[in-house]
Amino acid sequence: MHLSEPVDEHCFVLNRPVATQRNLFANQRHFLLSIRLRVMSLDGAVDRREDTPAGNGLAAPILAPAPVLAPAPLSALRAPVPLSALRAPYGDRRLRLNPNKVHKPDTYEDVQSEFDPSIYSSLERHLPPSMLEAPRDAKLEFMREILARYLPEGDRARVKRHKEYRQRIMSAYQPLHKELYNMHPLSFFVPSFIGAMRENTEEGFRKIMSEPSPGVYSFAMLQPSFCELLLSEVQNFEKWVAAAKFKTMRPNTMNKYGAVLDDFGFEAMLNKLMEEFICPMSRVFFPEVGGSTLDSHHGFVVEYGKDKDVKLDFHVDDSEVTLNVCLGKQFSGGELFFRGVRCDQHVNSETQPEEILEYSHVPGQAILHRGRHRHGARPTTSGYRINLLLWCRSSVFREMKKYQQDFSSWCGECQKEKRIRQRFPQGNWIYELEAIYAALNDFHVVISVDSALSALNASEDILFKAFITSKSWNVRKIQACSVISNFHVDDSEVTLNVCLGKRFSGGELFFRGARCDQHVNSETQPEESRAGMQLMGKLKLMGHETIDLLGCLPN
Ligand SMILES: O=C(O)CCC(=O)C(=O)O
Ligand SMILES: [Fe+2]
Repeated sequence: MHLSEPVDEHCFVLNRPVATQRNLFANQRHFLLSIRLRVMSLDGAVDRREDTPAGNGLAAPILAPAPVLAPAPLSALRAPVPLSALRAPYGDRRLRLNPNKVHKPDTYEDVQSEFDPSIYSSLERHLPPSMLEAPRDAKLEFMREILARYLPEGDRARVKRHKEYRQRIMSAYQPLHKELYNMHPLSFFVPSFIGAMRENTEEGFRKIMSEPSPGVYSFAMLQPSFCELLLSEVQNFEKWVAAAKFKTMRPNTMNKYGAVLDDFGFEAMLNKLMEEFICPMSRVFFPEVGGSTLDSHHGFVVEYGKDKDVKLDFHVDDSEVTLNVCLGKQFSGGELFFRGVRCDQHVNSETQPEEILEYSHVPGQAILHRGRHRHGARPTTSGYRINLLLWCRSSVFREMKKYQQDFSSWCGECQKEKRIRQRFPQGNWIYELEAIYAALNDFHVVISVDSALSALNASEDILFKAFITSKSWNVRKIQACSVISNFHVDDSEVTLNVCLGKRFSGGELFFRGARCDQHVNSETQPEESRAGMQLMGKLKLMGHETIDLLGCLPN
């Protein structure tokens, strides 16, 4: 392992091209969950309506403010109630938050729909009591109407197309190694991995793992014979694709070479892999990103080498937890590089030195990391490298994430911000500055938190200068004035200087006119002499395109 410079590139979000079958199912669970959450606020709203005698008598609920910011779900609730609903004989049209556990739902296996039939059976338990015993068709129509409101037309068509695409492959492709399509742990995995799984404790997992950087786990996983068989199956599939002139989908938005294993029969096996082998580990190591509620996956292989992809740019995965196992063959280069975990908002924030990791792939060896752990792959400089990727997702985590803003349990940048907030609780000058910056929206100010902290420790004075600059310059600097600041110019185009207290006397600023580098020591004209008082909370914005000479008198 060697350390290298932090990556300055833009960090991409790596996506699979379309919803997969399994993902379709997860999406549907996701709908159910979001519907549950919406029903929660709906129930709340209606409770309140009962408190208010002046109800409007319509079935459409009055909306209570959501407990958390959730604009999308609320607007979905505001969707007009379909006319047929108002006409329906069942007066109470509200889904129930808690399922009726004693009710035995109908089966919907024969129903042709973009939704999995089990969704209808599961949703039936949430129907209003007056509907539970209604004819199946009435319940079906009611549930269809509800579900349709949550699945945009475009998504529906896309999911349907993808289902058909898979069916076309599966009806024509003849697998070479049928034994790979069902889970056989003893022939797939190395004994140490099986032992750790049997033990199923954190201690047991750690015995077979190394953690070269926080949140990146590496361990021996696949038997060489399994890797070989899988490689030959993939090759067989690619041969069939070429012979049949079948146009296959890319594994994701960035890899052009490789294949989606879920599309040619591996879905059930990979799902077992996720549920029985990845989830036990992610429950222990990644609980804060849905590691214990993984419920869908995207499984594929990526291929690098001559005439294939060479490298993979800096990105985050569309997954909560990613398993990446090298299958072979022989190659040099292709190292993974990691640069810290980030939430959506901070995906392009700076890397801290301790977040840098370079990892060299070894066939059979797995890497397990959070999907939001920023990473990329260096060029494969000779030979061919093929890796198995399993992006594991949690629909519960994704839904919950919509209602949160602070991800300091896993985002490195949120953690950093939280540390600062704890350090400066109330009346925090950083907040004040942030408010001011927000007002000055022509400017972009980034405070280097560490230097601010050391400045605060180092000085009894609480006079800070924030150096601000336009967006493109991106200068990060904040300084503390010492007891006396000599006559000087700032290393900034525009300086914002806010007095934050505490009690003091003196400390006036003095100004002596703006100067370019060449004339910095030239004489001051009388009209250029200005003095400024330091008043707490007073904001001064000095200079505009020019620089004011300024200094600070002794206290
Ligand atoms: O090439 C690799 O090992 C990395 C692949 C990867 O990061 C991905 O497909 O998400
Ligand atoms: Fe990735």
